[in-house]
Amino acid sequence: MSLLALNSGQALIIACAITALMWLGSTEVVAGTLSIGELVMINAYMIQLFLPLNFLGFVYREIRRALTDLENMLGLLNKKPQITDALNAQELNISHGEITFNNVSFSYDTHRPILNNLSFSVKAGSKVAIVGASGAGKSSLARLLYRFYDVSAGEISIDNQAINSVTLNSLRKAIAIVPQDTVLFNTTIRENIAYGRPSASDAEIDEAIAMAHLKDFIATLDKGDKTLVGERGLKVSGGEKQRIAIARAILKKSPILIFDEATSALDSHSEQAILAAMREVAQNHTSVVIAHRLSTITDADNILVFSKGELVEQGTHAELLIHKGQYSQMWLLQQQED
Ligand SMILES: Nc1ncnc2c1ncn2[C@@H]1O[C@H](COP(=O)(O)OP(=O)(O)OP(=O)(O)O)[C@@H](O)[C@H]1O
Repeated sequence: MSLLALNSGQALIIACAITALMWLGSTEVVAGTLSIGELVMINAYMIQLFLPLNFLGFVYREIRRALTDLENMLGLLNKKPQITDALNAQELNISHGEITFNNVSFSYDTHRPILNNLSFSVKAGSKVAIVGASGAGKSSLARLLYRFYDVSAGEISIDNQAINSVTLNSLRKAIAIVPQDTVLFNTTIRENIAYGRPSASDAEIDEAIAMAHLKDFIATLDKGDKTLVGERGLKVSGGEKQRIAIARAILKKSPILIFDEATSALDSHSEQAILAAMREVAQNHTSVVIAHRLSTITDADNILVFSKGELVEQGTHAELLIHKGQYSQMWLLQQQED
């Protein structure tokens, strides 16, 4: 048996054996067959042997833990993604950036439909807002567009190319998302932003930082943009995290932008500044803005109102107010709250 294979139970057995030996040794001293010096020597040898053995127990535990982590990691790496490229998938060729949903239905599990027979299009270069009650299926739309999931029926296309017939890589390159829950890596603010486009130059990263109104915040930090954000960004506030995500999306320079509640954690002042930046970035881009606060999307070219997975109204802010449907009710409620 290798010494490395010792566990804490075996170490205890060895400790008991040493104690028993010491007891035997002391009886030998009493009997006069062993000198006190020899007993002390045996004791010193035992301690020298026992201390490293004790350490081996710690090493053994660490090795076992590392092996378990390794096993989990390899298991994850071996997992086959359900969403993959079609056999003859082509690169997505973006000419204008027009998005079309054609009779799209979707459910995460078969018992509960999330989106029902949706048809609409987002014109190239326009800003479309998606609004509706919580759970209406707004974020699910963005997930479908990015192909985190495939539709259950119907088709989504960009510039007349069905998204499930193009490569995932080219599709995801064409879309930048500012998600509801931004995932930050436990590294610096700058590296987290650069993740949007690792090949970006320093000047481009600085420009994205300025556009996302992160400069003032970064100036307050001792290490500036080299400050570590902590595991999943726990050392930055929700609003700061959103601005990092916006900078990341700006840097990606994709023709299609999706903002999923991108300013929900910001105070009104920062929100106005970011909205102005978003408007600037969105120029000449197709942008889809998912929002709860209707005051942030009144300038949208088209507003899609969702309810229980269905598109119930669409139009500009002014048109929807005249229509006096769900949108105008939500608008009145939010105005009263404000
Ligand atoms: N991964 C998932 N697995 C199963 N059900 C899900 C999953 N993600 C979302 N759902 C369900 O799908 C429905 C629509 O969720 P979605 O996130 O699209 O709503 P939403 O309109 O964006 O809501 P909110 O405004 O609160 O973000 C919800 O009822 C939700 O519980």
